[in-house]
Amino acid sequence: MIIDIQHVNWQRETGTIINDISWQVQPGEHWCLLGLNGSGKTTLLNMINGYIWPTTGKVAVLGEKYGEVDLREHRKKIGWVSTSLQQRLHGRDTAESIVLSGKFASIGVYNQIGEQEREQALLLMRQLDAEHLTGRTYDTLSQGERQRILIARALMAEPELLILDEPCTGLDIFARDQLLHRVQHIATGAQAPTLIYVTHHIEEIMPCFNKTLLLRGGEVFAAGDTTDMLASERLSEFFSTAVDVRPEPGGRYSIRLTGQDAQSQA
Ligand SMILES: Nc1ncnc2c1ncn2[C@@H]1O[C@H](COP(=O)(O)OP(=O)(O)OP(=O)(O)O)[C@@H](O)[C@H]1O
Repeated sequence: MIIDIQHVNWQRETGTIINDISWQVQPGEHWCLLGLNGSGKTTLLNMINGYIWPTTGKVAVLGEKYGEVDLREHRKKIGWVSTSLQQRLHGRDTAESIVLSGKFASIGVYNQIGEQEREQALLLMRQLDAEHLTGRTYDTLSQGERQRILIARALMAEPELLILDEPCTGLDIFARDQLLHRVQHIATGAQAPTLIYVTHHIEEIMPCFNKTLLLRGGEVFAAGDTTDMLASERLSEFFSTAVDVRPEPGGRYSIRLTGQDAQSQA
């Protein structure tokens, strides 16, 4: 099993942040994690990466039980692309050196970078439409270009699990679409890692995400096949407001508010 979370709780002085979450991810599945602000998505990802520990319950990722595994080694098998990662990078580094640095996480020694790794980095940049960014410093890249570089960086370590945490934040509709098609390409390629895609936006759910977890108030509202999870009736209940979800050509979805909120905004 890729992820096996059993009856996990996370208690803070302010209250219960994660309440009895169980979630299993099997090989061959790609999951979308959907939830509004404050629903517990980041907290759950922090648990999957072993940065926070559940108050009760069990977490196992890629077959390793947390509490029994060396997390620093284990994390090398997990790629995590998030906005907090962006803030930790050096703006003066070139695009290709940032991609290459993804390998350090995996081998830990700078001078083991050789021609093979450089070729691998360039190949990944090509796959992410970012080859032309070679030589450019990170701080001169657009948000869409940065995201593609960060995904290439994560893939450099050949992770078994790749978590994309709201990768389309700040992208215009064209850059967003381009990135989403790259994600679809990664998910359907040979030896693809298992993907977890975190978002608030139904329109971003690509056809590769065959499973969806709906998270609300620190609890699993529902989990299962994406087609079932995105039914209008279920999502209306999830958002506590009437929505109309429609399948669009290309296996994607659109959503429209039809309830009270829509009327009050009119
Ligand atoms: N260390 C902490 N101590 C107390 N409360 C916390 C802590 N970390 C998170 N929370 C609270 O837990 C809830 C869930 O937070 P989390 O960041 O997991 O949500 P999220 O779904 O990722 O939200 P967003 O979409 O806004 O990023 C929030 O109400 C947050 O304020």
